[in-house]
Amino acid sequence: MKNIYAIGVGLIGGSLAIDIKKHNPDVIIHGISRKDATLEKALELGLIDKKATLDDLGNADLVIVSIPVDATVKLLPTILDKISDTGLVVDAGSTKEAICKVVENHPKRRNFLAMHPIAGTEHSGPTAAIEGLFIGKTNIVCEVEKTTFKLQEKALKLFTDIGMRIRYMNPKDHDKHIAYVSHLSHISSFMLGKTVIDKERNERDIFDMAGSGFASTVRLAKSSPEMWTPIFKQNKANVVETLEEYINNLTHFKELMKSDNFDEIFNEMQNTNHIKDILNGIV
Ligand SMILES: O=C(O)C(=O)C[C@]1(C(=O)O)C=C[C@@H](O)C=C1
Repeated sequence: MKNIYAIGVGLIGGSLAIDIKKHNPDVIIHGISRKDATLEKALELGLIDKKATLDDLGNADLVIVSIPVDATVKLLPTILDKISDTGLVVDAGSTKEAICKVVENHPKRRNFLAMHPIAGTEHSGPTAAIEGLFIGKTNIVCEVEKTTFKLQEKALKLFTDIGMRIRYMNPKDHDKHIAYVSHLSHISSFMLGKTVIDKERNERDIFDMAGSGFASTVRLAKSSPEMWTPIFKQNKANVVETLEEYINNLTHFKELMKSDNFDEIFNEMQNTNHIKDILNGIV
C-alpha cells in the first residue's frame, strides 16, 4: 500500500494515520476533511503528509473513513464510485447496520470493509490524535465475506500490525452488543453530568467535590454531540431497549433504598463486582 487517504483526520483518523505511518514509513497519508482548518492542523501536527479532496480518490490504495456515522452513510456510495478496482475503502464507524446497508447493492461492494476499532477517548479533532491508541484493542470487522479476499487481507494486516486483534461479527449483532456496552455508557455519563449540574447549581461546589470517582464516571459526558447524536439515531431500537433495562435497574435500586433493603443492595453490588473479572479477561 502506497497511497492511503484518511477521510476525517480527528481522533480516530489521525491516530490511525500516526500508527500506520510509523509501521509503514513509505506510505503517503493524504488527508481529506470538510474544513480546511482541520486539514491544516493535521498537516501541522504531522498526522498527514498532504491535503487532498474526494476527486483524488482514484489514486487510493486504501481509504479510511473516520467521520460521524450520518456523514459516512451519506458519503460512502460516492467514495466507492470514485475509487479504482484495486482500491479498498474501510470505515471506522460506531454503528454497522446502516453503513453496511447503504452499500449492499453498490457495484464496488467488494472494495469495502466495515470495521469498528473499539478505541477512543472523550476528545475529538486532530489535536486529540495519539500514538498507540489501538495497541491491544479489538477491531470488529463485519461482513468480511463480502470483501475481496486479497483486499481485506492487506487491510487487516495493517490493523494487526498496529496492535489490534480482529473479531468478526455481523452488523446486527454488533449494533446490539455495542448498544449495551458503549452507547449506554455514554448516555449514563451524559445524564449523570446533567443531574449533577441541575442539582448542584453552584459550579464551585461541583469542582471542589469532584474526586476521581466523579471524574471517571462523568468522563464520557465530555464527548462530542456531533459524533454521538447520529450514533443514537442509527442505533435507536437497541439503545432504547437497553435504556429501558437500565432505567428498571435504577428504579429497582431506588425501591430497595426506600424500603431499607440494604442486604439486597449489598448483594446487588457484590454481584456486580464481577465486572472486574470480566474486564480483566478472567471469564
Ligand atoms: O473511551 C472512550 O472515551 C470512548 O468513547 C471510546 C469508545 C467506547 O465507548 O469505548 C467510544 C466509541 C467508539 O465507537 C469506540 C470506543
